[in-house]
Parts: sequence; C-alpha cells; structure tokens
Amino acid sequence: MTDWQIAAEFEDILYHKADGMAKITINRPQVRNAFRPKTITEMITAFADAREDVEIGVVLLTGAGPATDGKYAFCAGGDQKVRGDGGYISESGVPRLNVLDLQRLIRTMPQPVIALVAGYAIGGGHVLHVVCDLTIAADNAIFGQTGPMVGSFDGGFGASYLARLVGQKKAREIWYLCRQYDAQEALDMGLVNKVVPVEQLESEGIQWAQEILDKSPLAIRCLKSAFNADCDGQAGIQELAGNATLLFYMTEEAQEGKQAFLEKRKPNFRQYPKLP
Ligand SMILES: CC(C)(COP(=O)(O)OP(=O)(O)OC[C@H]1O[C@@H](n2cnc3c(N)ncnc32)[C@H](O)[C@@H]1OP(=O)(O)O)[C@@H](O)C(=O)NCCC(=O)NCCSC(=O)c1cc(O)c2ccccc2c1O
Repeated sequence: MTDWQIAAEFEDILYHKADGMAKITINRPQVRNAFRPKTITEMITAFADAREDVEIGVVLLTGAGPATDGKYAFCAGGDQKVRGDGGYISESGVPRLNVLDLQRLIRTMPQPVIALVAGYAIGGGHVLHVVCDLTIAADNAIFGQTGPMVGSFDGGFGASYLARLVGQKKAREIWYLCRQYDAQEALDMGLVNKVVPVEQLESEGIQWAQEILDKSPLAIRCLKSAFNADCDGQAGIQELAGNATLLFYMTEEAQEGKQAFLEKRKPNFRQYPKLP
C-alpha cells in the first residue's frame, strides 16, 4: 500500500509523493479533466518540483475520477469554455497555449513520466499522454483527437511524435477522421504499453515505477535523452550532450581541469588514457 503524502496544495490538480514517485492528478472531473491555463500553470509547477527533487525517479500523470455521472477521464484537452481568439484565456485575461510548455517539460525532464489513462484521453489530453514516456491504459480508456472537429490542431508533438508512435498512416487517420479508439485498439497500434482493469490502473503504474526505480537512474536518464534526440533536432542533441557533460564532470579528468584553474597551474591532462 503506497502512503501518498500531499506534496503541495493546488486548485486544479492534486500533487503527491511517495517511495521515489511523484503523482500529478488533473482534478476537474466535472469537465472530464479539461485544462484551463491555471491547470497547466499548476502542472508546470508540480512537474518542475518533481524534476528538481533528487528523491523522485518516476512521475505518474493521471486524471481524477470517476465523475459524479460515473464516467472516467484522463483529460479532455483545452477547456473550450475559456477558449478565446488567441488561445485559452487565463485569469489575467491573457490568451495562452501554455500546454506546449508543459509538453516540453514532460519530454525533457530526466525522470520517466508514466501516463495512467482511465476513460477519455481526448484532444490536447490525448497529446499529453502521447508525450509521456509510457502509457498504461485502463480497460475503459478511450483515445482520440478532435482538433479538426472543434477548430484546432496540434501540429507539434501531437502530430509528428504521434506518427513516430503509430506510423504516418494511422496518425493521419487519427487526426483527419477524429474517431475514438478503445484501449485494445490503442494497444494494437502501439499507442499504449499495457491495458489493465480500471481498478488496477494505479497499482500497475506503481509497479512499473518501482521496477524503473530499481534501475540505474543515470542509465535511465541517458536513455530518455537518447530516445528524444532521435526526434528533437538540436534541442534533443542539447539534452543528450548535457548528460554527457554531467557524466564527464564526474570524472577525475574533468576535475583536473577545474582544480588546475583554481590552483592557477597548467592542467596535467597527459596523465589520462586515450581510450580506443
Ligand atoms: C471527452 C468527451 C468525448 C466526453 O463525452 P461525454 O459524452 O462523456 O461527456 P460530455 O461531453 O457530456 O462532457 C461532460 C461535461 O464535461 C464538459 N467538457 C468535456 N470536455 C470539455 C472541454 N474540452 N472543455 C470544456 N468542457 C468540457 C462538457 O461540456 C460537460 O459539461 P456540461 O456542463 O455541459 O455537462 C467530450 O466531452 C468531448 O468531446 N469533449 C471535448 C474534447 C475536445 O474537443 N477538446 C479540445 C481539443 S483542442 C485542445 O485540447 C488543444 C488545447 C491546446 O492547449 C492546444 C495548444 C496548442 C495546439 C493545439 C491545442 C489543442 O488542440
């Protein structure tokens, strides 16, 4: 039994930590966990906190539910009731598409993020699970994009990375036809990693997280950036190279450079082997 502790209080999300895991729950079940700018700002704050916490090795992202009508949702995308001409209107009256910042944070943070999807993962909510490292679906999960039906589209990760996951033909079908797909169909097309009964969703996610936590965090971190580098261009290379620098800083050879500078002497790099 996981002893989740409240990590911080928010209005639109719940944020917990336990046993090396952080859990972020979108908590607007009355609107199928659709997000407004405030929801995203809070999620960015929580994800940034998890990223900085050296005790946290895996983040679980999920949606609160079921709602009062008994239906579940991971997230139904942007809250159409606050959608304005230039984006979703924040409390300050400024239109925002700040979910794009959240997508990049999920993708670039060193820890794996696992989406736990029960019920609807639709529109911008579908893209959120797509950008997570892994997705575990409940048997009641329903996946789909609605953009061309509601006058929107996500041509970033929502299109190109989706195509990496399911292939070009299927990604185009998903976006052009705006159909809904059940959990088994999602598994068959490589959109999710596993399907479990809804009551086992969280425990399955915790088991996957704990298995990852038993592995080398530096190896996992480097693998995540290596997978990203394949699709993310110069930003992906920067992420991968940042990890090379991090590992290099841990070597005696790199420390010799710093030490020599501090001691105002010439560094002796000749002492280190030139490995084949
Ligand atoms: C998700 C559904 C298929 C569920 O259908 P169901 O029949 O089960 O439930 P209801 O339709 O009756 O909904 C219950 C209740 O929730 C409200 N609600 C649901 N979704 C939203 C929403 N997205 N925004 C606001 N409110 C929502 C609904 O109104 C009901 O409330 P009542 O008070 O009326 O009872 C179905 O609900 C559905 O299709 N929802 C809409 C899905 C959708 O189109 N989402 C937006 C896609 S666009 C998007 O998300 C998006 C966001 C971004 O920030 C972007 C940024 C950059 C690029 C692109 C972006 C982008 O595309």
